[in-house]
Amino acid sequence: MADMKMMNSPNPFIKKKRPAVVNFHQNVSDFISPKKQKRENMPGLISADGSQQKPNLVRPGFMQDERKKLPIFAVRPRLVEEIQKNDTLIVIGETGCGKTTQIPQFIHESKLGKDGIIAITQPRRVAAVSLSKRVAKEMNVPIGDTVGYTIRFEDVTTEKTKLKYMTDGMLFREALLDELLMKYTVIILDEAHERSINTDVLFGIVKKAQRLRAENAKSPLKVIIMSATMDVDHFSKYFNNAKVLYLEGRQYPVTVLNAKQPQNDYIQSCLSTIFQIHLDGPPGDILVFLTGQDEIEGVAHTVRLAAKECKQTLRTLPLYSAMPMQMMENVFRPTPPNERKVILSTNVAETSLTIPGIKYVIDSGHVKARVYQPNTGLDLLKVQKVSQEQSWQRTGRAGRESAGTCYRVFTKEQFNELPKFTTPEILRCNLASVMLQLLHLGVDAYDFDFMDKPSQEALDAAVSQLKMLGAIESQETRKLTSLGSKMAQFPLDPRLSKILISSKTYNCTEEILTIVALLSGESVFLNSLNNREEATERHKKFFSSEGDHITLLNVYHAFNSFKTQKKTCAENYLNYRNLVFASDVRKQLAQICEQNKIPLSSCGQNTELVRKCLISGYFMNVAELQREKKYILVESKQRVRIHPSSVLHRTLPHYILFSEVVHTSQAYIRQLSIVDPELLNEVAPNYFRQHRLGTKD
Ligand SMILES: Nc1ncnc2c1ncn2[C@@H]1O[C@H](COP(=O)(O)OP(=O)(O)OP(=O)(O)O)[C@@H](O)[C@H]1O
Repeated sequence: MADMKMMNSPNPFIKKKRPAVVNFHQNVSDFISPKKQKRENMPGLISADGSQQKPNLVRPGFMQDERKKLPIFAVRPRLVEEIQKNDTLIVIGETGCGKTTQIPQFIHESKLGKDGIIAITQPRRVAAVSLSKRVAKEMNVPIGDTVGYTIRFEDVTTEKTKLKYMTDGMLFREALLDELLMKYTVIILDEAHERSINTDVLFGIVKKAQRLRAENAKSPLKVIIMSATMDVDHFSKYFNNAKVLYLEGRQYPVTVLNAKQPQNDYIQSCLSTIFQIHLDGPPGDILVFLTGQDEIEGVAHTVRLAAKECKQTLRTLPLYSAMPMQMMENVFRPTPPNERKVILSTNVAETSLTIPGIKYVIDSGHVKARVYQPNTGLDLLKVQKVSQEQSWQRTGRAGRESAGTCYRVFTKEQFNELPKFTTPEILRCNLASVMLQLLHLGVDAYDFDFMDKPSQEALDAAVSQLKMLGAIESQETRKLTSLGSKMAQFPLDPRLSKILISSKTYNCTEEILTIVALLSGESVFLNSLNNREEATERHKKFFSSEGDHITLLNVYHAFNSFKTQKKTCAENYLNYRNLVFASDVRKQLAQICEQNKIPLSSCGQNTELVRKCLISGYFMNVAELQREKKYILVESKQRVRIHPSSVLHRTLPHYILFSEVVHTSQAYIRQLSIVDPELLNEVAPNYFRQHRLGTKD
């Protein structure tokens, strides 16, 4: 039975309830396997063995019975009472205890938020969508009716919607239109520990809205901050010493197993653990946490090859944020009887999600995180070790429908050495985008009430970037120009919105829409280690000597001409999913262009205009660049050379670096930056070796 305590907890997490941690060897034969057990009947709608009823055949009351089994249900009256009494509440409770699905329903059922909408924010789209669908099922209403969701480029809500699951980015954008967020009576900031830039900014926005609305005394706003692993004292202090509710208890236990010795290669360790479970473990699906799309595709390839040798089918499903939503939903499908699925995921599945059937979690202990380099102005994606809270969140993806096991491919000692909390994104990323949005809201980031204030250096760098893009009048006044106000309309990096707006002048909006949409996702080229040569050969027909952007255009045009898109993409080593994602994004961006009176004109074959537009989109003022002497321009990963833009070529003695070139072939334009060549060896030593690029022309 769950027990609820109210306290200003000195402990950041709910330690008392952590499962015992057992050591395991990484060698295949040397596991301490979880106790053999018969697969339990899954309480959810869909079980991993597919043997249960389909959602539309659920017997009446089934979901309500399931709800009542959740630990949180036992403390419902007390929770409702506390929500009623307190305008701000911090709720910390075990993963899977029912915070995200139940608390909004409790509020709705008790008519606490009846005069408006209850918003529940999530750091990621996939969570917002899957949670809203789950809650709609529990309430037995169609999605979009009483329960809906809003994510970037997709709004599934109606006037009837009372429970709205949304990404924090979307609530932030709504605040741009109404800083008091009047349509909401309750705002639940879920997974607050994630501390994404948007979440941190929302903390300040919501806190201010609450204060202003309290002054009116007419329409108070309730704010609930939730997580399983947050630094409660820090949060409580920021939210004016808000009361902390401490929920104990989880529905099913999770056994945590650590590697006995440090592992040299976490990918190898994950692979051997997958097959150890598959060959010897009781039924149940596996969720593996890896770092990025390339790594996942590589591991998926290896797993598929090795799985051919196994008697029982092992379905391999990748999961990463750049996948189109429909494809992400594949991971939620029940696994056919006598099969097992393994989901290879980035940290997109780390919080919030319940993936039906998951009994085993494998934590590689690594994550790819954005890290800002103040000396270069770059955000780099770096593989690094997770924090303890991330690791506990990963553990919490098991034990949601039945008892589970989490394999950590690192030792207990290594775990203890991990930082307890993740550094908030706001302290490690480029702030230009958030600063632009705040200015649009009439707020100067220098005066903003951040929970953890970014450094002066990082704020100054953002201002200087916005000035360079022409979004603000001067670095001193930081007043938005009309261009800046327009840029803030687009849910894009400011550099990309600038390019889109500039495309009107060059009559190439159709082409730029395609390029920007493709740059908003992950690479459209498939390049796994095993087929690199063949893939490169197939890709040649798309390459343009005019650069990667035109190459991308060629790919997109070809994609649209394919009769059987999925099959032809596979034949050409193109990533079908990423192309579908890009075409969705493109449609949404086209709508925003139309709303902003940017006609959808095309320059046809005149790609020179596209290139000019891209360059002008980055720099208002070439003189700005000329003042700098040591810049490097790298055109693409495929061809390392000075960008052919005549303006830049002639005026600049050196180069400019498109920073993310080191990561993906076409993502560089997202992160255009100017870099001292000497820093390049630090940023991309392998890249240099590979291309024999000197530090000077
Ligand atoms: N899509 C789903 N399919 C099956 N069961 C689900 C689903 N979503 C939720 N559940 C059930 O409801 C429980 C509570 O989920 P919920 O997301 O509310 O927990 P939570 O406390 O918010 O967890 P977390 O801190 O991990 O976000 C899960 O443990 C699981 O048993």
